[in-house]
Order: sequence, then C-alpha cells, then structure tokens
Amino acid sequence: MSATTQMGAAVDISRLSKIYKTREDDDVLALDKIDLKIEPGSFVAVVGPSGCGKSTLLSLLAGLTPASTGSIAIDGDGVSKPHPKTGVVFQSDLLLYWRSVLDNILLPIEIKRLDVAKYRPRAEELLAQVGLEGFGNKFPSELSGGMRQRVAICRALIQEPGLLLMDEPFGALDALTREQMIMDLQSMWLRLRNTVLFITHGIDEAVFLADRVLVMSPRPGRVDLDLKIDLPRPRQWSKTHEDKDYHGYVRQIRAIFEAKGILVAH
Ligand SMILES: Nc1ncnc2c1ncn2[C@@H]1O[C@H](COP(=O)(O)OP(=O)(O)OP(=O)(O)O)[C@@H](O)[C@H]1O
Repeated sequence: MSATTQMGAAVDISRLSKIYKTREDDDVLALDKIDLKIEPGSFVAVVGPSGCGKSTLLSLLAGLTPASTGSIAIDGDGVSKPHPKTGVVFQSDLLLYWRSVLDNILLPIEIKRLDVAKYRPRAEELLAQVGLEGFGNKFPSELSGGMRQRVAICRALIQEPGLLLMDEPFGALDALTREQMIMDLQSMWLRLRNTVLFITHGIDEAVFLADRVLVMSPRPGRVDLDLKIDLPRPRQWSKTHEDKDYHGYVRQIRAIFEAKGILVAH
C-alpha cells in the first residue's frame, strides 16, 4: 500500500502432498501431488468444497505446516518455515485485545526485533489507506468486525509482503461490509501489485477479484480447473455483476460443483 510499486513474489509448487497422521489407523490425504506456478503480481483465488484442503494449501505456503512430499518455492527459496516475503490474513482477525490498533499492526516488526519507530509512519499510512485514519490508539474491542479485519490486513502488509495469503478473510463479515472490503482489496492490490492467494467459499468473490480461479476437487485436494478470468480492471461492483462474461465464469465453476454433486442444480 505504499506509494512505491513493488513486484509480487513468484510461487512454484511441485508435486505437493500433505498427509495428516491421525490417532486412528487411517491417515488423511489432504492434498495430492499439486503442481502450480503463480506469476509474480497475479491475483489467484482458490475455491473448493469444505474439507478439500484449501486451508492446508495456505498453511503449507505460509510455512506453518510441513509438506509430506513435494516442494514449495517463493522467489526460488524453498519454504520450510514462514518466509519473510509472506503475509497472512485469516478469517478471524486474531488481534491482541490488550494492544492498540497501531501496536497490533507493528507486532510482526516487534517479533522480528526490527526498529518499531521506523515502521510507525508506515503503519499510520496503511491505516489511512484502509479508511481508519486516526484509529491507531483505539483498541480492537472499540472497532467493528470489518474494521478489525482491515487492521489485520494492515498487519499483514506492514512488511510489504511480495506474497499475501488470505484464508476466507471476509467470511465472517456481513454482506455490505464484505462488498466494501472486496472493492478495497482490489484497489489495494492494483496499487501494490503483490501476489495474492485468496481462499474463499464464494464463487462470486473469486471471479470478481481474481486473474485466475483454481477450482479444487473434494478431498484429496487437486486442482480440477484452472480458469483465467479475463475481465477488465478496475472492476466495478454493479457493472461487473451485469457482465455476461462474469456470469459465464461463475456458471463454468458452478457446473463443476454440480457435476460432482457438491451443488445441486435447481
Ligand atoms: N491437523 C489435522 N489433522 C488431521 N486431519 C486434518 C487436520 N487438518 C485438516 N485435516 C483434514 O484435512 C482435510 C483438509 O482440511 P482443510 O482445513 O485444509 O480443508 P478446507 O478446504 O480448508 O475446508 P473448509 O473450507 O471447511 O475450511 C479435511 O478432511 C480435514 O479434516
């Protein structure tokens, strides 16, 4: 969100599998030999039925969970722990209630023992860019759900991550706030041009936001469809929702879910 344009990170996933060991005998194959290359600066959305491994994929990319087999590289660096170029936003804002908004945004800087004072103006700039100018000294309990999620996004952006991982970031928001956040996320990304991997249950928000939508199969997760979304930007809410190409993409994705019995056609 800074005035400087930065290049997004490249992601290269090869033969990636994840098996969860369980206490029972049968292990869970959550991801099955995923191959995926993501261009720097692109916005990729992942949709799929519940339990297909979307959060697992994100967690592996974030370096929070080890892969069972295969590899992930971010700008050529193998990922085995959280990568400095990566920022993560979850469905729940995970703000620390005893810290002010600014101190929450600056938490990753503090954890990395960087110079907090140096990053303070940037934190304030980020807050202003998400419409929360002057809220730095408030506490999370004084903010609405949408405002808290904006703060969580600022916290993920404080170190200008080349790769922003978002796991259903708007899933807990009401419909109007969600619409506003989707539009704001698009504006932010158009300014920043970092690489975004956005996980969602919403086919509509995936098609609206992304350059590319990956549709995952039921578990074990594989990529069933890799759909390029060729709609002009900036996308406007009403105009894009009236666009016949937009509806064509949504139909194509729904057809996959209907064919697999995940959605029942009415
Ligand atoms: N720690 C774990 N131990 C065992 N199994 C797990 C673990 N975490 C996830 N799983 C299983 O792995 C599969 C994929 O889970 P994951 O949370 O990645 O799916 P998801 O697509 O994100 O689901 P949802 O959309 O419901 O959030 C599921 O069958 C889940 O039960």
